[in-house]
Amino acid sequence: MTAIDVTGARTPEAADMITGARERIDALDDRIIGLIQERVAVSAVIQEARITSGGRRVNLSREMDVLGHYRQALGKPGTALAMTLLELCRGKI
Ligand SMILES: O=C(O)C(=O)C[C@]1(C(=O)O)C=C[C@@H](O)C=C1
Repeated sequence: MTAIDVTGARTPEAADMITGARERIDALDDRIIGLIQERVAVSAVIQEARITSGGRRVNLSREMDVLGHYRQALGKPGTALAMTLLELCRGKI
């Protein structure tokens, strides 16, 4: 397949531009995934400390703050993103 086929562009110039931008997106996605893995690890430390102290894994009032933070920054889809992040960090509830 040519670059034009793979990108869906109709000119070589547009295909080159899209190929370069996709490389940047792939690099950004790698960084985002790394940050998510870091968030999962930090969240696990918090949950472990709370459970060891006799508390519960989940803290709903804090989760409301996290959801509000993402919604404020990203709008309604931000809430869905935050819910997915919370599920990654503490499992399904
Ligand atoms: O901040 C906490 O108390 C956490 O446990 C972290 C975290 C999170 O990943 O943001 C995870 C589980 C809790 O229900 C609330 C928030």
